[in-house]
Amino acid sequence: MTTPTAARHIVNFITGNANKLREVKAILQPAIQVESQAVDVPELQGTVEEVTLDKCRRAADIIQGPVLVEDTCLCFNALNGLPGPYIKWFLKSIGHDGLNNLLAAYDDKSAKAVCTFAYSPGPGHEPILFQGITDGKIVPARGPGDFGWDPIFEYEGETYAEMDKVKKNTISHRGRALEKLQAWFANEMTA
Ligand SMILES: O=c1nc[nH]c2c1ncn2[C@H]1C[C@H](O)[C@@H](COP(=O)(O)OP(=O)(O)OP(=O)(O)O)O1
Ligand SMILES: [Mg+2]
Repeated sequence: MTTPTAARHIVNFITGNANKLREVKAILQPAIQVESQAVDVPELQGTVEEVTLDKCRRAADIIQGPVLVEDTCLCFNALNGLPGPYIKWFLKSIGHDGLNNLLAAYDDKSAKAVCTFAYSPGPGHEPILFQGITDGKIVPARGPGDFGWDPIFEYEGETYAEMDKVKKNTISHRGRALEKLQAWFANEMTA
């Protein structure tokens, strides 16, 4: 990854989640400078894409300028993709054990972590989406419990929580989505 010598891009990442912000900075900086405003933007119900597009339009209206937002889903394959965009409320209500119990009736414990970023140049502009997906499986919690459902999402034998943070960022849903965003911004800068 080379840092362009010309004007560097700055993004204003609107999120109420400090862990997301830490990962996004670790992945994007220094090539893309990450500023942030901690606003928990109200979220619509719907598909992942609908939720993220609406969140981005609302954030651009609130901030009155360019914004980057992100919505993270945890999709259980046995449940046709649920809890999906509603994972935050499921996690809050039933915790790691409850999420495991949701799959007790199924042999298939596989899940997808899906991260969808939306970038808007400002109010009235249609946001652009960048999505990354990592396949894994739901397991009883292992590892530090400082970030969401990290302890119950296992990828190649390790939970996200057990994994080295640099490694998580290279294989994670968020890292994969940001690879697409980086490529788009790099192209914008040379255009
Ligand atoms: O890599 C992750 N590893 C573990 N857990 C994660 C991850 N990424 C998000 N999460 C959690 C946070 C929240 O419980 C839910 C997503 O909900 P989501 O609305 O996207 O996040 P949020 O409300 O915390 O922050 P924001 O202000 O950006 O909407 O999954
Ligand atoms: Mg949220």
